[in-house]
Amino acid sequence: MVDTFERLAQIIERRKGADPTTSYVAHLYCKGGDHILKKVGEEAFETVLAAKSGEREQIIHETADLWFHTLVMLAHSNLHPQAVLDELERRFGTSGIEEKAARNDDKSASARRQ
Ligand SMILES: N=c1c2ncn([C@@H]3O[C@H](COP(=O)(O)OP(=O)(O)OP(=O)(O)O)[C@@H](O)[C@H]3O)c2ncn1[C@@H]1O[C@H](COP(=O)(O)O)[C@@H](O)[C@H]1O
Repeated sequence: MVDTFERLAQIIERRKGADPTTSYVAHLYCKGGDHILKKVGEEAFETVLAAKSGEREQIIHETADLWFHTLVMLAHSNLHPQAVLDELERRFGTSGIEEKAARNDDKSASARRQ
């Protein structure tokens, strides 16, 4: 699974400076950061609609589009997907409920100091 991200990240990186008339990734880079973010937003919305529809093939297709455009967004931000995978690794064993409570405690302490 991780190997797929790695392969795709390498291809996406190599597309920097490629011909936008023959490469969709290069076309996205040429359109710029705002366009890439717009595509991520659109694909996220389409993924939500697919999940609501409950159609398996649609969910897989739209999630693949979302992950792909997210990888382009990371590359455009000069980030490798490994950084995100490392963050997910770091979170193993930490409940989301506990993490949120710790964040709220930090906010309260900071508000009291001000
Ligand atoms: N995984 C993908 C991938 N997933 C989705 N897409 C493209 O993403 C686009 C999303 O479709 P939309 O209908 O939302 O967008 P659109 O209207 O076609 O495009 P816009 O004008 O709105 O940007 C389609 O053109 C898909 O073909 C992808 N394009 C490329 N890849 C990978 O990237 C590699 C490099 O691609 P190129 O840069 O095109 O060589 C490919 O070999 C693939 O491995």
